[in-house]
Order: sequence, then structure tokens, then C-alpha cells
Amino acid sequence: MMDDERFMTDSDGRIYRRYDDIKTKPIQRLNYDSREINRFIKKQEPVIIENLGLVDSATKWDLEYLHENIGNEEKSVYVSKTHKFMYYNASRCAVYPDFIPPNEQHNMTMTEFIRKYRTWKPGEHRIYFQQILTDTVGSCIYNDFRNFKWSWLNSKKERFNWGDLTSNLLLIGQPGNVTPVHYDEQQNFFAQVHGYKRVLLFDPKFFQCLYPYPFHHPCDRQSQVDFENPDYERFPLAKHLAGYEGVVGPGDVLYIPMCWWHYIESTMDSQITTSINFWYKHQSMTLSDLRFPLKWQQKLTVSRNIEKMLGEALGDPSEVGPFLNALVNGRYT
Ligand SMILES: O=C(O)C(=O)[C@H]1CC[C@@H](C(=O)O)C1
Ligand SMILES: [Zn+2]
Repeated sequence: MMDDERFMTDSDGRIYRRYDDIKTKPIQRLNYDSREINRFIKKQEPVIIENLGLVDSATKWDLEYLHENIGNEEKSVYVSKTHKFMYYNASRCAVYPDFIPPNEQHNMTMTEFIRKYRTWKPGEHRIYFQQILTDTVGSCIYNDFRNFKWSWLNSKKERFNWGDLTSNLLLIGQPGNVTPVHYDEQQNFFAQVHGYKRVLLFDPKFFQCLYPYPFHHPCDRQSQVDFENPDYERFPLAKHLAGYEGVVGPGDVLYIPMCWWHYIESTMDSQITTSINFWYKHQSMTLSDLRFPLKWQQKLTVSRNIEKMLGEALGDPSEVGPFLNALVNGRYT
């Protein structure tokens, strides 16, 4: 890997893709007992929390243990011809008939996933286990799940008036797998269990630099900018990207604030990467809470409502683009 100039090795020996164009500062790392943590969460800024032990009971979740205990219901596994696993909403393909899905979502048993994982050879399609933890898991897994530090999580949910926990995603990936840059409309505690992941995060205010796909597109919430081969002709403002960077390892918990752009890459030096996320609905905002000018998190919600409403008002999502161009070009530009 060392002689492949697309990759770099950091001072800790972690190996990941080199993105010289993207300016980043280190994500702040704080020990779990630091009082500073609440300040970051209140300001909705990313922070890596160390030694919290949030999901220590999942440390034993290696492939053998999961094979024995996770249950034989089929699990969700993404299969990609490349190392990228961009999420897309298949139900929106009708609006974009030329859209070519960037990967496939398969359902397979843990036995099948492990077989594929263990026999995988470079050049073959890559796989990424991404399964919501439900009550169909076996009793051992359920007990481990109950032993997560829910008191800490609940204290943050209450303190910051977050909505309900919506789901926990269990992620098992191969070294080199990449989740391209996107945002979610939920607060997220991202717990790293095995292996290392390099993360890049960008404030929601970089909306114009990351050119998200249209609301009605299958890749809604995903950026059109390919960090490995940025097209500065089509996306000139991508040159101005500036964000935060860090590597999460076993025991680390990354707070990914709602609507913050994030890119996640399993480092090449990892044997396997296992992560568990905790997605929470964002806090309910009342009109009296609103302060102007709006923050970009709020402008993002406004922009999504506009695109959604226009699709309904025009009766055809494919008219939204031409209509917005007619509204803006030569009038606001
Ligand atoms: O937790 C999130 O918000 C995500 O985007 C997850 C989807 C794929 C995961 C990864 O680690 O590659 C991260
Ligand atoms: Zn995400």
C-alpha cells in the first residue's frame, strides 16, 4: 500500500486515502468525563469521545460470536463493484430512469455473509454488512445490547431535548470500504468497536460546496462531489471545502451532529471494521425557539421542504429543476 500514492499512512500507522485538496482540522478528542463534551453537543459540533465504554459489551461481537448468536434471519448486506457504498433510495428510481444504482442491497444469512467475507479476493465485488438491530437477534446479542451504556445516552437525549432513538445500525465492513460524503437529518452517536475508520466531517454551511443531489433523486442527501476525482468544472465551489478529520478506533464514540456532512472510510490496515450507530430524531423546534438568521441546519430543512412542496405543487418532480432555474436565473443571479 505504501507505494500506492492514492493512500497515505498516518503517524499511528493507519492507512487511508489521500485527499490533498481538502483542508481539514483535527476533530477534538475528549475523555468521557470531560465537561467539554456537553458544550460540543449543545453547539452541535463533532467530537470524538474516548474511553466511554458505550458498547463495550459488543467487543465480543466477532464473526464467530455473531454467527452463533445473531439469529438466522436474513441480514442486509450491500454489494459494490467498487470500494464505495453510496446509499440510494430505490423507490425514487422512477423519477430518474437513467439512474444506475451504485451498488446492490442483498439479503443473506450471517453464514452466507461470513463465507463471502472469508473467501473474498481483491477485484471481487466488495461487501458491507449494514443491518438495523431489531428484536429478532438472539438472546445473547439482546443482552449485550441491553448492556450498552443507555444511562449515558438517555442523559444526553434528555439534556439536549432530542427526539426518540430511531435505530441502531450494526456495520461490518472490509478494509478500504468507503461511505461517500452525505448528511442525515438525525443526531448520531457513532461507536467504533473493531478496526479503524477515518472520518471527514463538514459543517452544513458547506451545502453549496458539496452539491447534494436533488431531493427527488435516489441519492438525495448524498453529495455529487467525488473526493477521489473531484470535477471542479461542474462543482467549482468544492475547492473551498474545509472540515474536520479524525480516525475512530475501538472504544471511540464520534458525535455526528444532525445535518453535518460525513465521509467514512475503513482504513486499509484494519482487519475488519465493526461499528454501531445510534440515530436520534432531532429536537422538536417550536416557532418561539427560532432565531434569525437561521442556521444552515434549519436552512437545509427549509430547502428540502421547498423541493418536496414544488414536486407536489407542479405535479411532477422532473419539473422542479426547470422551474427553480426559471425562478432564479437572471433574477437572483
Ligand atoms: O452512521 C451514519 O450516519 C452512516 O452514514 C453510516 C452508514 C455507513 C457507515 C459507515 O461507517 O460506513 C456509517
Ligand atoms: Zn450517515
